[in-house]
Amino acid sequence: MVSADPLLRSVLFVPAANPRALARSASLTVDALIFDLEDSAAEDEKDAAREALRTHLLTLRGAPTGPLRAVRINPLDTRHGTEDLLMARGARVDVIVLPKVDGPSRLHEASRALVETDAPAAMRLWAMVETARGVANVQAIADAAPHHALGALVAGPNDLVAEAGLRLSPGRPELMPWLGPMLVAGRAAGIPILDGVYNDVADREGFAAECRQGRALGFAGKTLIHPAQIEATEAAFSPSAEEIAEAEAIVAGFAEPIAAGRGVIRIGARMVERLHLMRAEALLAWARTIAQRRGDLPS
Ligand SMILES: CC(C)(COP(=O)(O)OP(=O)(O)OC[C@H]1O[C@@H](n2cnc3c(N)ncnc32)[C@H](O)[C@@H]1OP(=O)(O)O)[C@@H](O)C(=O)NCCC(=O)NCCSC(=O)C[C@H](O)C(=O)O
Ligand SMILES: [Mg+2]
Repeated sequence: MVSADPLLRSVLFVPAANPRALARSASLTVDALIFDLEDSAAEDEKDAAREALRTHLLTLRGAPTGPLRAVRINPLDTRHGTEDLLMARGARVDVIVLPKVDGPSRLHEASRALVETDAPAAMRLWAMVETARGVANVQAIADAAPHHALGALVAGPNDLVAEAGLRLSPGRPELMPWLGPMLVAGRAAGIPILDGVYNDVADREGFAAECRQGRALGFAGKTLIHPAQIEATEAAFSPSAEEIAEAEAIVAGFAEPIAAGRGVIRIGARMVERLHLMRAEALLAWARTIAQRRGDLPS
């Protein structure tokens, strides 16, 4: 049976400087939480946000299940970066998210700091690609394999739009040249790529359309800024009943005695190759993981 990658459909940024959001995050059903110490905390709030997050993470410690826990730290060349990293490492979070990664040296630097502090080898780094230089170097970033392996690339459209001077129109075509290199580099390196945030929390339709577009482009999931965005994200980044039925038909087609040893078969009017079989098996494994998460199937 094909095994599925961990679910990263819905990945919510939680501003650590906001005590209510921090408290609220503990009751949310979401695939991953990124506790943010970077852009959502003003300079004067950063020390207090780090301490509040330290306390919050300690209360969560030992909880056997729940969302993946990540902390977005400040850049390591700022006054706060190393303190943030040490706090996240001490709280044994699953992932440290590095903002504004503009080349592989940023990953090596963070990985070295984790090794020096004996961080668990399972701790992962995620790299935010949100600068022009980061986009230009994204294949080298994705291929960098430091001790604490790169677990995902995360798009940062707000910084990209600002740096590139883009004026986005519906469907964000202006952003595609910036997202394309990340998608290619992530796939080539076998790393999931997470789509960027959608800033208008009241625009449900526009948000749902961007989620569908993100999935069609090959993102594994989407980063979010508000709990109201979780449901639509999970709907868009989960296989539909139609996709599951189609995958089951492909698996059944190749299981027929007549298909034994054949590379290609016909199902209805369509040619189906073994590469489609592999894709169908992966989709069914993914659907099973989602059903287990919902409690519809035993794990
Ligand atoms: C966008 C917000 C500022 C809106 O805040 P607010 O108006 O207070 O929201 P609501 O009143 O609708 O909130 C309802 C309840 O939900 C809780 N809440 C809201 N947002 C979150 C959250 N992100 N995580 C957890 N809980 C949340 C509220 O506390 C309310 O609950 P209660 O208090 O019990 O009533 C706000 O949503 C927000 O700050 N969002 C996150 C902002 C953030 O983290 N930004 C940084 C990451 S995005 C980024 O940097 C992208 C990237 O780097 C790039 O360049 O693109
Ligand atoms: Mg940013």
